[in-house]
Amino acid sequence: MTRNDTRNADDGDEQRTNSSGTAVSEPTAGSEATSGSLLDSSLDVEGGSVPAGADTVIEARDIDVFYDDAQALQGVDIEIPENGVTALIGPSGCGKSTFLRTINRMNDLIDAARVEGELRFEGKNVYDDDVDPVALRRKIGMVFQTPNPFPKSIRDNVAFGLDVQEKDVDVDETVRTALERAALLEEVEDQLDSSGLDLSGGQQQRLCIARAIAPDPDVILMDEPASALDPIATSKIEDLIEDLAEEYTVVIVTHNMQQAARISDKTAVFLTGGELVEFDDTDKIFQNPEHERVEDYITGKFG
Ligand SMILES: Nc1ncnc2c1ncn2[C@@H]1O[C@H](COP(=O)(O)OP(=O)(O)OP(=O)(O)O)[C@@H](O)[C@H]1O
Repeated sequence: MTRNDTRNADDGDEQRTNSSGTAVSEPTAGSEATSGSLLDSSLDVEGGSVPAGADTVIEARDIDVFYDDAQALQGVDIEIPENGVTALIGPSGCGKSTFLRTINRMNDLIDAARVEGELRFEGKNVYDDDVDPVALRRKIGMVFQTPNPFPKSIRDNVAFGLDVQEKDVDVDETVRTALERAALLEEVEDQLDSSGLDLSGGQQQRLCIARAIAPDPDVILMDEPASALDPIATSKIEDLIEDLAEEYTVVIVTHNMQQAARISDKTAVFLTGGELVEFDDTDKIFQNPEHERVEDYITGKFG
């Protein structure tokens, strides 16, 4: 079964992408979402949730994505299991980031983007009219390529998503727990009031991971989270991802095939044209893929 839905905090936080597709977060006043529910509470609907298939937390059915008239993804079908790490790999421009953003409706924030098909999260199509994208993004957090802490204290960065939630949440305790889960608490516990911008790049990325996990999501999406980091910081992030995957479902886009092979349990290979060509256990993909095009990509013949 999926993780308990009742523990999610209301971050009241709408994320927007800038022109390069990098997300920034802005507070959104007055979200109607009920904590722990994907449903837009302004719509009077009954249930609407279909039970998820065993152990499948995210299921895409025939997903097409267009940017204006250009098709970026074609007929993507995938069932991502609960917990563990699922890596999305493939050559540049094949639609990995587009697919990641489809999962928590970040593509909604790109005017040119249009999504067709169904994306089920815990059995519910997240594109149904009664789903509140803000509530969805609380349950499906996201970490981006470039660490993007706010110009605020470390504490306020992590607590940012908790500002408008119910009063009985102990913010300090939640911040400490999130920092601990993000393997950062030990390094910053004496400087929680210092600016998040004063941390190193690797620490900033772990701060962003702490911010993403503070509302206690079920899924964490990561778009090349270590590509801007040096090897030591990268190694810490990889260790952290493996730890997080014991408790969360982690879906990671990476250009780095060694990284995918090291840390993921499942690997999805997207190829040019926005097709998901093969999805299987990571060992199988790297040792004995079914498709010749995947083997060519893995062995470096193209891409
Ligand atoms: N905001 C956007 N507006 C218009 N087209 C876009 C946008 N974002 C992506 N695209 C296009 O969609 C296609 C897929 O891009 P996407 O970034 O998803 O691929 P990717 O596999 O993640 O690439 P990379 O590995 O280089 O990051 C590309 O042709 C890209 O130019």
